[in-house]
Amino acid sequence: METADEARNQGSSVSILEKNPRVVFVLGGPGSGKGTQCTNIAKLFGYTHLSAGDLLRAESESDSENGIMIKNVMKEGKIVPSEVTVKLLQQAMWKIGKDKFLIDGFPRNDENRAAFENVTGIEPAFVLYFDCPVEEMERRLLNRNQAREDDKIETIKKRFKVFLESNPPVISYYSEKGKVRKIDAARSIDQVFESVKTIFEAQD
Ligand SMILES: Nc1ncnc2c1ncn2[C@@H]1O[C@H](COP(=O)(O)OP(=O)(O)O)[C@@H](O)[C@H]1O
Ligand SMILES: Nc1ccn([C@@H]2O[C@H](COP(=O)(O)OP(=O)(O)O)[C@@H](O)[C@H]2O)c(=O)n1
Repeated sequence: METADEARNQGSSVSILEKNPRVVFVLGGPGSGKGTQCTNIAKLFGYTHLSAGDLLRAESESDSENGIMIKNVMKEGKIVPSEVTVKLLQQAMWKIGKDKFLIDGFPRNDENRAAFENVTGIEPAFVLYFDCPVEEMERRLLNRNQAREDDKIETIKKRFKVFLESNPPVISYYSEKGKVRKIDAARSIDQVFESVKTIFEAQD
């Protein structure tokens, strides 16, 4: 995987990263409402929404050499190796060429976080963290109706376990930097968005 310096030396494809785009990471457990809120934030505040999970699902459906590996990891509710996910995010940022990104569902663990920083050289402006009890997230996922293979109860349980183990180090890291904006995500979509708006209005 290329570092920011190697990529810079290779010229044009990296131009978006030379502009140092503004990045907001959007975190929270499976079903906490990240995707739902990102759609609204993107519309109101002019961000481009990049979902790490959507990029991985698209890659798993392609003929890519990593397709089968990604499918198997997702089916187990585990985390895909960072080099794969960071490359997909970086490529998407280059291709889209905008300067404000919401990165949804990433970094999922400390390895994700360090890899993104090393490869892109980008620090997030802040981290939005949707805090929601597991029972509520489970109810939402079981009703999501997107025919996702990982929204079955066995995989949902595995995803919660991975989330509860892997997310705290990421939150601690950014808390120490004063970058975490925690939101009570157990409320209605509109109530959560009111809190989200207050944060973006103060930060933008
Ligand atoms: N605040 C909320 N209250 C009730 N249901 C919600 C809320 N936010 C999202 N949902 C629903 O819960 C499910 C999971 O939301 P989603 O945005 O896909 O979560 P995530 O991206 O964090 O996995 C979806 O069916 C969505 O419509
Ligand atoms: N940074 C990421 C994000 C998602 N994923 C994988 O993609 C799955 C779905 O993630 P998602 O963000 O689309 O959905 P939720 O689990 O948040 O509902 C995760 O359970 C992981 O298997 C990953 O490996 N690494």
